[in-house]
Amino acid sequence: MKVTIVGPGKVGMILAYTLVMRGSAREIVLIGNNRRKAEGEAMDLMHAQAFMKIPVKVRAGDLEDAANSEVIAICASVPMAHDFGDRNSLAVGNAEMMKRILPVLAQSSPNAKLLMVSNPVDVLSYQAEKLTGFPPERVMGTGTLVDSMRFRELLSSAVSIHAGDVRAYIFGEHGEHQFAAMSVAQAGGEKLDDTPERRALCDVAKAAGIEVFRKKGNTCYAIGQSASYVIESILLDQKRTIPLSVAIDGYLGVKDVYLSIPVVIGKAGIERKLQPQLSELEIEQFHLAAKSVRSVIDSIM
Ligand SMILES: NC(=O)c1ccc[n+]([C@@H]2O[C@H](COP(=O)([O-])OP(=O)(O)OC[C@H]3O[C@@H](n4cnc5c(N)ncnc54)[C@H](O)[C@@H]3O)[C@@H](O)[C@H]2O)c1
Repeated sequence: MKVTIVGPGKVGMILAYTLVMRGSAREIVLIGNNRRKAEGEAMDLMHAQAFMKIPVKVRAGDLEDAANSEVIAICASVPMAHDFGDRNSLAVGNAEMMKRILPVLAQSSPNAKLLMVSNPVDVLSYQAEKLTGFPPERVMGTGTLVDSMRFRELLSSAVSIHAGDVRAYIFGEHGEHQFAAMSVAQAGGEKLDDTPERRALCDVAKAAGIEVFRKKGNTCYAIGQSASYVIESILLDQKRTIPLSVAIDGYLGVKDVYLSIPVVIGKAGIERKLQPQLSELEIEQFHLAAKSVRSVIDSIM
């Protein structure tokens, strides 16, 4: 149960901390472009894990120390401007970085599951599949998991049901072209009707990531929790249903792009892509999301 986290910044370290607190991994390797800082982070986490029931070994390393990882999470990024507002603005810089990192990691961990967190996550997940040569079942991005959880948290207050029991999914792009699949949203087996108020909550959830960034300079807790949830489902073979950015190969007539849909995630990676029946409007929104992500892919590849 070895997990490598590349990019021990705000997101990478909340992910590492959550994995340690939950006791999901036995070994965590932190790889950054500042070895001294990564060593400090690893030491600090080792001291924290001493409180936990389940021991975890955390260490800093270089790319070769990732060898034989079961899961590799990519949280490395070029810096984001203070007035950051468009995830696609990171595409060129991060795509160049991935060209240097991913082939090396793929060679030394040929059986790893690769979880992309860095933005623009749909574009980088697509590129990651090409750079690693991994089968698409083992390449995924956190996609709209964090957006879905933001939406569920808002819906939860509106319908007075625990967020964990609200089954509502955001589909499409982790960005402007995301949408709530209200036609399949439900809680306790009861359909959550598609009302203008609920659609407005989807817009609030969509804007929330950038709003948090503008207020505190980063977003880290919800995304760190999201990434650890995916990794735990892989390590423990939980087979959870999670909306993730995955290779779309014909769903609703869309191909050759990464977008978020609900999938079953376990030891083998993406074990099943769920194909809910969407409404006409949602299908149209899915196609728009595909067009948007595809245009950024074309600009970097
Ligand atoms: N998918 C999502 O929902 C989501 C949510 C929040 C943030 N993000 C993305 O996650 C990424 C990280 O965000 P952050 O706030 O942690 O940024 P950050 O600046 O705090 O961390 C970036 C890390 O990448 C490291 N890094 C840079 N170049 C590297 C290289 N060549 N090799 C290894 N490490 C390198 C840096 O040292 C730093 O530790 C960004 O792209 C951000 O947009 C995604």
